[in-house]
Amino acid sequence: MLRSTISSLVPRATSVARHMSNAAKLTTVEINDVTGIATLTMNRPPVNGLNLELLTDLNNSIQEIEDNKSRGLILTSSNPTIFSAGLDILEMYKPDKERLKAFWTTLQDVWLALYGSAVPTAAAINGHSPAGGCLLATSCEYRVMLPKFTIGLNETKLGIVAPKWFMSSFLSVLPRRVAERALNQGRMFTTDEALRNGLIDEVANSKEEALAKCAEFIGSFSKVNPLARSLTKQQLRAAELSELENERAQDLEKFIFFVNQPAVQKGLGIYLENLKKKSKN
Ligand SMILES: CCCC/C=C\CC(=O)SCCNC(=O)CCNC(=O)[C@H](O)C(C)(C)COP(=O)(O)OP(=O)(O)OC[C@H]1O[C@@H](n2cnc3c(N)ncnc32)[C@H](O)[C@@H]1OP(=O)(O)O
Repeated sequence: MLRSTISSLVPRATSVARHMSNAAKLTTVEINDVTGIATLTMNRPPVNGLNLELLTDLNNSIQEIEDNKSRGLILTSSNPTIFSAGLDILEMYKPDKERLKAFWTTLQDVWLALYGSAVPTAAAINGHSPAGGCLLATSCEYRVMLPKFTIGLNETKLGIVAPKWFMSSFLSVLPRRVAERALNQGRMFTTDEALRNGLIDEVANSKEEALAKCAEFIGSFSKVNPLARSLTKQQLRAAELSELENERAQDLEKFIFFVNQPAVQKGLGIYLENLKKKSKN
């Protein structure tokens, strides 16, 4: 009985999907008319780098999904090999002061909205997912990833430090010992390693399969009272959420101070240079 309820929630090729957002934006929201589940797709070529505009669209799309009382939210990417390359380093390298403020504030908004979302959330990780990409994935309640990609918080490799709330998301998924070592090492996990360590919940062989598995996870709540479920989730996540809510201004100040340090700017410059060299080869 449960299985048939769940499978009826899995998107089918024949189901009708309503597009809630238009293609001019960097995200699209598609609601499956059969399941009521919203698929939120990031679409900022070439690598879904999280810049101010993509973060703004993500924030608005999450809000739209909450307001429309969707049954759940699946986060994914339109890029076949990259979920998200994390924060757009160009936002932090030689930054404009006002834009940098808006950028970080919007990232805080996105995390608060996604980690604290009232609806069940899942990530269909259909490509590489470093740093900010990993933050988005670990803010969701369930993760399904395609083979042969990588995921992790690699900030120390860039000479930067992941803020406390990045670590909170990571720690909500991984055992403390594994998280501590991975954060210090800036470790990127392969799909297999991520599965073995619990950083992801399942592996799927195609994006369609990943979306179906995410929908199945969301469908597993069909017999649970939605208010009781969302209040339970929010209570479990309340400490991390209020920590950032109460320290938003200090967090922003710390970020701006840190990013503007000459040594950090130098490190980001070298990292960008190396990325560009690599992409030319
Ligand atoms: C106090 C501060 C706290 C901040 C906390 C968070 C940190 C972050 O999120 S920082 C971002 C960390 N991200 C990374 O380290 C990922 C870097 N990118 C990659 O490893 C690869 O690009 C990736 C595996 C995602 C994809 O590989 P490819 O498919 O081979 O693509 P290319 O490497 O050729 O990249 C194409 C193009 O995109 C540019 N690029 C890639 N990532 C970023 C990025 N994060 N920000 C800005 N630009 C990025 C790359 O330089 C290439 O540009 P062009 O040479 O101009 O084509």
